[in-house]
Amino acid sequence: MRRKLAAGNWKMNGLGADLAELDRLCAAHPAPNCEMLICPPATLIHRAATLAEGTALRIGGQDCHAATSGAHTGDLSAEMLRDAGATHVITGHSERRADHGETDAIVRAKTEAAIAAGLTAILCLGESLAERESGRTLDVIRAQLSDSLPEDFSGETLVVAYEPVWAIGTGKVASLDQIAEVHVFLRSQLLERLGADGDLIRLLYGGSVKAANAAEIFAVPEVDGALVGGASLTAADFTPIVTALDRA
Ligand SMILES: O=C[C@H](O)COP(=O)(O)O
Repeated sequence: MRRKLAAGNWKMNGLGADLAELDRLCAAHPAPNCEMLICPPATLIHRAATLAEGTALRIGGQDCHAATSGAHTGDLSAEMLRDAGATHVITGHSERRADHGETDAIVRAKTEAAIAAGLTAILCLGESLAERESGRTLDVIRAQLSDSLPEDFSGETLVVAYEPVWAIGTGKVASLDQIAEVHVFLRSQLLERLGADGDLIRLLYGGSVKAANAAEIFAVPEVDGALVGGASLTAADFTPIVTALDRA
């Protein structure tokens, strides 16, 4: 049985005062059925993790370096994130692939580093609008998955998030059929690679998820939760999404 996951990605948003949102979130969900995660900017991870101690909320990073330490100015290792209190880290988000030229090989190395450090990696993939419009969605997903998956992983150490690039922060949500097609395809690819254990990997949808569409997305086959950007910034917006997942 896969435990559902409501993950929020604050991206480059959030100052110390915004940690009050996490207090509100913890108060609203003292014992959710699903796993509840917020990935704040790195500057807030330690304070967020301290605040979340003893609650159901988990704290994650938004990226990590592939190396454990060294001369990489401005970067953070997976071990550092764990030391700061993170339990998860996002790897391969399309904004990092676009803004920082992260290739599948880099994403794979980062994902391996995350798992080696004891974090659960949330590996993101998804097609661009041009790729979808030219009918290449499943080919792109197949290639991203096989090229960015680490050598060893399990349902404990890896989550896969499908985020069509054209649906991120745009208000355009993939249709339920489009979400179903890719999630069912991802599941089949994981089963092919891992045998029955492929059924243990959680699959998230991400891209303009909000309170108004969460329940219908969570009813789609193989959707085990969501990776939420904008609607995770306040407890008022994220709470109904967590509630919808608890009810799914
Ligand atoms: O990591 C989250 C995704 O990029 C989705 O962002 P969004 O919910 O603001 O579209």
